[in-house]
Parts: sequence; structure tokens; C-alpha cells
Amino acid sequence: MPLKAKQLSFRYGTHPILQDIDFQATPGITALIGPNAAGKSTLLKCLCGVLRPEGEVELDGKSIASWTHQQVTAQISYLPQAFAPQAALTVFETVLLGRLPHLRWKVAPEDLQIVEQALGELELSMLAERRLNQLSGGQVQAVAICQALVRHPKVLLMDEPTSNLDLRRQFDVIQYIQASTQRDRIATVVALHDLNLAARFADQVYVLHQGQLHSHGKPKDVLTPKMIAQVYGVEARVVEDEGELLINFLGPTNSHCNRRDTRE
Ligand SMILES: Nc1ncnc2c1ncn2[C@@H]1O[C@H](COP(=O)(O)OP(=O)(O)OP(=O)(O)O)[C@@H](O)[C@H]1O
Repeated sequence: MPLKAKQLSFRYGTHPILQDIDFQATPGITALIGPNAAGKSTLLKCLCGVLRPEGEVELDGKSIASWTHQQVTAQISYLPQAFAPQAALTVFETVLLGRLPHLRWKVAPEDLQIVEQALGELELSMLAERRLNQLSGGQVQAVAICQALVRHPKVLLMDEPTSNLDLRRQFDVIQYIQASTQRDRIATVVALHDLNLAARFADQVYVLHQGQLHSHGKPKDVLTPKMIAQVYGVEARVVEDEGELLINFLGPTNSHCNRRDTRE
């Protein structure tokens, strides 16, 4: 049971943001969904110790509250929404920095090989010698994902990793994240706005709404018209086609006050 939060609450100043969240991520992909300002980024920051919440966050049954930054980063890789790259570094150097927790006083051939392989799998090899300020937004995002994965973490937390990517690249990157997650048995938690990506790639889905846990479970049990109406205020049709869930969005629900009463 790698990552678990119990009764997690967090406030910025006196403003409550997260309330009594029970959460657990096992090896596989957990999609964290919810509307803007629901608290997804705040929860990810609490899970990796960037923010100190009330309640418990445990990794393999041990509370991370007293861990040093190095202890946390050796096991948990966190990719924030706004990746702030060092523009002076090349793509290769940036990804190699992801190996930092594993490096000793010199870079081992194994580290170089891991970086080379990851760059190849994400089709970034051609850009290896380019500086980050010479890349597009989507290319920088792919580099950030590559850096997070070469660390070979136990837990990988990603905040909207596909937001800058074109349609094809979203699939490529999520498939790469899925393959790495399965190969290395990582507990990967991905905050997503695209419910169809969540339906297709997640093993489990957690829905946050106004700082509280609305529901969680398998995609087909959670991504229902009722949840989408209640949480997003949008009417949707959900169909299953050859085992795949497809969500069609029909438009806003009629009345704002009806949202909480919407039935399937
Ligand atoms: N540093 C901060 N200080 C005060 N309030 C903050 C801070 N960061 C976020 N908030 C507030 O916390 C709430 C949750 O924000 P958060 O970024 O966690 O939501 P989110 O679900 O990730 O949203 P989005 O989908 O828009 O990225 C919002 O009301 C936001 O305004």
C-alpha cells in the first residue's frame, strides 16, 4: 500500500481548502479529477510534503511528516503544473537531473543509459542538446515528464501533465506514463481535466469537489452522468464501446440549483 492519506485537511491561512480526505494510491494510475479550484493541486502538494496538512500521509505505512526533503524526493517524484526549467540547461542535462537522488560523486554509465533510453521513448533524442529556452511549451512539458520518470520513483505525482500537448502527443505521453507505471510498479497519481483520458487510462479515479472527496472507484463506477452533472454542471452521455468508456458532453445542466439533485 505505497501512498495513503488519512483525514487529510489543509487551509491557506484561515481559508479551508481540503477537508477530511481519505485517499490511497496503489501501483497503477490514479486519476484525480474535479473542476477548477476543487483542490487537486493542493492535494498533490500535501501528498509529497510540499505543504504540511493536518491528518496523516503515509508511504508504505510510515508517516512522511518528519521526513527530510531528500528522503521524500528519493521515493516521490512530483511534477507541478508550472514546471520552472533552468533555461541555461540542455534537455539532456535537465533529464539527467532527475537521476540526482541516485547519483554519487560522478555520473554512472547506467544513469546515462537510463536518460538516453527515456529520451528515445518520448521521441526527445533529437532535442537532447537544445537548451530549454529553445523549446515549445509542449516540448518542455515532455522533458519535465521524462525527468520525473528517470528517477524511478515509487510514487509519481503529476499535475495536468498533458495540458500543453497536442492530441497525438497526449496519447503518446499518457501511454508512456502507463507503460512506465506498469513496468516499474509505480503508484502514479495524475490530476486531469480530460475525463476521457481518465476513462481510458486510469485504474481508479478520485473526484474532488469543493475541497471534499465526492467519490472514488473504478472509472466505470465513478465517471457517470450523475457525477458529471453534480460536480461539473454538465450533462453527459456515457457509453461503453468494446470495453472502453466514451463520454459525450451535451452541454451545461439546465439550472445551477438542480445540480445537487441530478439523477441518472
Ligand atoms: N498559495 C495559495 N494561497 C491561497 N489560496 C490558494 C493558494 N493556492 C491555491 N489556493 C486556492 O486553493 C483552492 C484550490 O486550488 P488548487 O490549485 O488546489 O485547485 P485545482 O483543483 O488544482 O484547480 P485547477 O484545476 O484550476 O488547477 C483555490 O480556491 C485556490 O484559489
